[in-house]
Amino acid sequence: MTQHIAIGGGGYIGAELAKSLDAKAEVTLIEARSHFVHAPAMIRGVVDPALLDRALIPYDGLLKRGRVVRARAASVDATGITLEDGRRIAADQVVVATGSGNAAPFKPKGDDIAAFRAENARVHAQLQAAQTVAIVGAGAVGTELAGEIAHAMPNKRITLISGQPRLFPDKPPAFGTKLTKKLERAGVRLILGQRAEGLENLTDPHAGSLWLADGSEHEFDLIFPTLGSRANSDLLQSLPGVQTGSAGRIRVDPWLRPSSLPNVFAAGDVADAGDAMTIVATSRQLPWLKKALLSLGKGTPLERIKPYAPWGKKAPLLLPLGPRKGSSFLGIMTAGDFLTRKIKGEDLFVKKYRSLLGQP
Ligand SMILES: Cc1cc2nc3c(=O)[nH]c(=O)nc-3n(C[C@H](O)[C@H](O)[C@H](O)COP(=O)(O)OP(=O)(O)OC[C@H]3O[C@@H](n4cnc5c(N)ncnc54)[C@H](O)[C@@H]3O)c2cc1C
Repeated sequence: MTQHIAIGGGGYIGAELAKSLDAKAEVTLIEARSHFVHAPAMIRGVVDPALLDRALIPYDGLLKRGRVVRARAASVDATGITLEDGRRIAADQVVVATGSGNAAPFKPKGDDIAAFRAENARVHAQLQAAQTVAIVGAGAVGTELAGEIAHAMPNKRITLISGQPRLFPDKPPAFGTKLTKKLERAGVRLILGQRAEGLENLTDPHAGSLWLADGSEHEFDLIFPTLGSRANSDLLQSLPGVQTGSAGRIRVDPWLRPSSLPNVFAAGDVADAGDAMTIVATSRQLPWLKKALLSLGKGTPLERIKPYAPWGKKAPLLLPLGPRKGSSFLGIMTAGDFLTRKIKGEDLFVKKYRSLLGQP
């Protein structure tokens, strides 16, 4: 009997899982957008909008046997997924991989890719016209954005502001220290250990003033809020026993199940499986999920399958500051410009994801 697997959401975990199961099961991937959004390239896309031509990737070449249904999933139960238009996708196992949203122009606000491109063009024009730029939040997105702008537009006065006393406090100190020095050398001013107040909103770049804890007021032509992702967890909220954790993520059991339904799984950013909200995390969840789903298809009870083990502190972090410089934490060591450039900075994995989606 053919095993039918329905996956809601075709981001990093959903698209790659669908492809990896395509030859072995009957897979239906439900995805609301026409194009895969390769998020890491959207940071450089702010200074180089042409990059979006390659980093927004159509879904039509992803699967050979299975199908990608362009629709919004409305609800999930033990026998499949119901779409917003009322259609029903029946399945033996369901995986919810609806991911997360972030500020414009890093991830689309809705499903319309043309609107996302228009938003990117608008922010690019604002950036070109700006002399003073603030980036509020120095996680990976904010720090990379500072590096990209400093590289491509060296005449801007860039300020990177974070409430944390140093960059990446959860990584070995050398990692943050090296990034700080590289950014300062590129002319970026870092204000660390002070929260910025006065953001008009958390989702759109805008002009305005910020107030720091020391009482000082700073005016900027353009302020980018880069304060992190928020999970798209609506699809899971009505399942029995669901618990919501931080950033709207849904807690999962050691077999990546978000509820008491034994055959409904959640993975990627929407699931709080003990990993950070990263593609790096989905790369670890993917082989586990593939194995677990195929074992279930052969009749193995899930409890006999080894539980999922998250990355923990060893999760790598590759942090380019433009196409040439950067630093990386590779689990046991840190690496500098050369490796960061070769692994990520030059191409930002665009070729990898185009190839995954069957595009030249
Ligand atoms: C600017 C930026 C840069 C980043 N760079 C890196 C990086 O370099 N390295 C790294 O490890 N991480 C990076 N991340 C984090 C990374 O993008 C996320 O961890 C990743 O996107 C999570 O993948 P996902 O598959 O869980 O969800 P997503 O990629 O968010 O995909 C979810 C998909 O589900 C679809 N969807 C949602 N709801 C529905 C529904 N109801 N019905 C149908 N479809 C639906 C969406 O349209 C979307 O395509 C970055 C994040 C941002 C914002």
